[in-house]
Amino acid sequence: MAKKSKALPRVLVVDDEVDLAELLELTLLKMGLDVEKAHGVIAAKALIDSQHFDLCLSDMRMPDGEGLDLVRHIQAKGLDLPIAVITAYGSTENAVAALKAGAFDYLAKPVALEQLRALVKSALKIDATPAVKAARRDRPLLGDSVALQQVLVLIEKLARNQAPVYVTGESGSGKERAARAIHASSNRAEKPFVAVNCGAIPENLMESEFFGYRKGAFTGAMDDREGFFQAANGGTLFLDEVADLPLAMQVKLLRAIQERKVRQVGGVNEVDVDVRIISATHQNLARCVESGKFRQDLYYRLNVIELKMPALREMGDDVLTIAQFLVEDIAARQGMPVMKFTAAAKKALCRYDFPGNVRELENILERAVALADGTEIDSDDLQLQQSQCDKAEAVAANLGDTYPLQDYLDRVEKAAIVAALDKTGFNRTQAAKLLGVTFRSLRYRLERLGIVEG
Ligand SMILES: Nc1ncnc2c1ncn2[C@@H]1O[C@H](COP(=O)(O)OP(=O)(O)OP(=O)(O)O)[C@@H](O)[C@H]1O
Repeated sequence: MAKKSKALPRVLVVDDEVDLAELLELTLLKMGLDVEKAHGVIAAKALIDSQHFDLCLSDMRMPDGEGLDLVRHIQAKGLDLPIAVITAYGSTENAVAALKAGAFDYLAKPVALEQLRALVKSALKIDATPAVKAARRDRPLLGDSVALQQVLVLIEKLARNQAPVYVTGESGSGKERAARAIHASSNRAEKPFVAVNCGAIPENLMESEFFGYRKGAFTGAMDDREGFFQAANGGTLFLDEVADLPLAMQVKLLRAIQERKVRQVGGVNEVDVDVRIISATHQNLARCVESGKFRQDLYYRLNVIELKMPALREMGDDVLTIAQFLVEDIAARQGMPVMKFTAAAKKALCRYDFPGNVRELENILERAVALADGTEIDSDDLQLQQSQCDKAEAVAANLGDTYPLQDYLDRVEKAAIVAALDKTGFNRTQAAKLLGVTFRSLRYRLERLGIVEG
């Protein structure tokens, strides 16, 4: 793994379980630390003997030895290197043996990331130093939730191969950001990342935009021009809103992907192109295939591996973590002190649905910073639209218990009818209109619910 800045604390992760080692690595990288991995005791000893580390995290049982050997090795050499071991669930005796041998702490499997972070912070005596914060900011996607962790693990894996990736998720959930992250971690990183919004190109220009054209190919083609494929050669072509491609263009795209060749409009020869395709859409592409709007063969070509971006509302407390980073960014850009959130603002953020996901959060915070008085952002500054879920809760709260269901529904119905009657001065014809029911139906309901003119 490439070394980051020398100023960052270095952690050695020793684990033969590749998935766990990766999860630990990602968590530590997210904390802004520099990470080295060893997949066994022998390799770990060699690294410890030849390089400087500030912390070692080691699994207990590995094919070529025990984590305990490493603890003893470090003690025997008198190194100033704190080591913690990771023990199998329920094996307390192992943990005790490691602590006796000199380990400063242990973690039991399955590893709880919150616990891991606390352990690392206390071992390294760090709590978000400026270097750590800067490194965090550089991370491709912010968030500590399990959903986002899984995305980060998959991104790292996808970066190591060349397969087409199909990124799904709601609008503003970070699909393009994830695509850029795959590219940036891949061996294509030095080559271009070309993002194309397939929905924004007029149909008659599509072919020339994608494949380029030769001088004189059509009126206005004054010079030879490359298309997206040639521009992305050696790198990654990101096809955003791929469901918006017209069928005729889908055929041409499929051919270019299969043959790895393109021909410029007006050109004679085909040229080789080497691009990795990442596509995305917020639509349901499988359904587009069913309805005949999208070619099945292209769908299979693009959808080799799916990366699903979680919606912000599925990311738990991440909304607060991301919000905090965003206000810090805004403050840095505007050269002003960082604003804090009041408790009410935090609560409002956690309860809101965010149909527009992180993009919406960015907009909300830009506005809130501009509106807020003093140094705090309050819930009013956020100007959140009350969500459907909140509205139902508000009705329920005003009307007491929500069960038995029939009682609850009767109370809701009664409240709506009384409100309509109030509004119309008890004119039942107008109230029925307002409620969208017939006069007869309203009369029946008034009787059933025992509503009489008060
Ligand atoms: N986890 C995240 N951490 C930090 N920023 C994020 C995260 N997810 C999304 N963003 C930011 O939110 C904005 C929208 O992200 P992006 O453009 O990648 O979304 P998208 O899913 O491609 O949207 P669309 O479907 O509308 O094209 C960007 O400014 C991006 O940097």
